[in-house]
Amino acid sequence: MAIPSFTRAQLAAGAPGPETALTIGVLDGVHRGHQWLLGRLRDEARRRALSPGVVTLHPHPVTVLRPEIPPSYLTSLEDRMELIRAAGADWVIPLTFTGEVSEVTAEELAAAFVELLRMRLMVLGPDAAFGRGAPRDTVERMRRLGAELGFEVVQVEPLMHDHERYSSTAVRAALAAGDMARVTALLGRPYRLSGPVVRGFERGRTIGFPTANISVAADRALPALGVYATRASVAGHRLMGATNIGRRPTFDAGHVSIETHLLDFEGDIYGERMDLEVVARIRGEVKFDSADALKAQIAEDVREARRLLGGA
Ligand SMILES: Cc1cc2nc3c(=O)[nH]c(=O)nc-3n(C[C@H](O)[C@H](O)[C@H](O)COP(=O)(O)O)c2cc1C
Ligand SMILES: Nc1ncnc2c1ncn2[C@@H]1O[C@H](COP(=O)(O)OP(=O)(O)OP(=O)(O)O)[C@@H](O)[C@H]1O
Repeated sequence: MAIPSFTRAQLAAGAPGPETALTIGVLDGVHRGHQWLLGRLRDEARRRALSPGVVTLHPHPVTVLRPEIPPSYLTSLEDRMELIRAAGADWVIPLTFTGEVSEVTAEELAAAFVELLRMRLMVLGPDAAFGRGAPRDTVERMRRLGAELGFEVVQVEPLMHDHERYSSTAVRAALAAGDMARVTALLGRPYRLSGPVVRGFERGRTIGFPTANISVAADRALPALGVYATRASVAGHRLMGATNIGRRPTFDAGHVSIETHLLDFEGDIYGERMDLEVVARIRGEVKFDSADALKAQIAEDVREARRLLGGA
């Protein structure tokens, strides 16, 4: 299968100019394992006076090859690209992954990197596998092709956490368990959710705890439903929050919303972008018998959030 013309166009448009060192992968979450790989990429590139960069696949190949699996990203593509740069890449090219692209072999892709990106070094992770069928022997195949086309291959050893490899899968499992300390340890930063502040049903105000609801892309992975201590950045403020990620079973048990009572804050922030860091889980969501019982519990949640966030 020849490389689709839109793929060639994306590579050509993103080519940095100088000779390059690169890695290819999804790198969803840009967790500490990815950060380690990208740090090595930067160091190996510098040693050879090459420009370090990443070709990152989007959407996730799994969602294209198995459409019955709903996408669940740890980072938006925009955040992923920013984090990849922060971890050591000078350039990032998002490569649109389609059924057609899935048919392109690893050799064809690498040859296109040599031709269009002037690749001289490919840095690969411990289980790197890409191209048609993601073959297990991808690294050996790249070494063979590299000898022919004139690029080196460096494979990095895995970065481990408690006898387990750092992985996007491990982050997703910790999120699903609401284990935010583990999520933070695996990512090397707190889990972030961002979006514009949108109007809810405005019941919060009537029970004495107004909430800022954010609208988050439907393909983002969410922590287990429940109540969390959070830090919010919005309209130039950095605030503590008590956030409910849930369906409000006390009232309507509707769609999942992400609503935050901001501590020590009053003001109109509708339409502003809010960034939330989900720091620690407080409890699961409960169906209360009355609005008063819910109100008393939220007051308790706010005290607990303040304590967990170190705010007294
Ligand atoms: C810290 C916090 C904890 C909450 N816990 C629950 C809960 O356990 N059960 C529930 O039904 N709703 C819970 N809620 C959601 C409230 O029901 C919600 O804020 C209220 O319905 C207002 O929503 P609205 O502004 O969309 O009308 C919680 C909200 C906050 C801020
Ligand atoms: N702990 C790690 N140490 C070093 N490199 C890693 C680590 N985890 C992933 N990589 C490398 O990062 C590249 C991108 O991998 P990928 O995005 O599939 O990450 P992953 O976290 O292993 O994902 P998943 O859990 O979904 O398999 C691959 O080359 C992979 O080998």
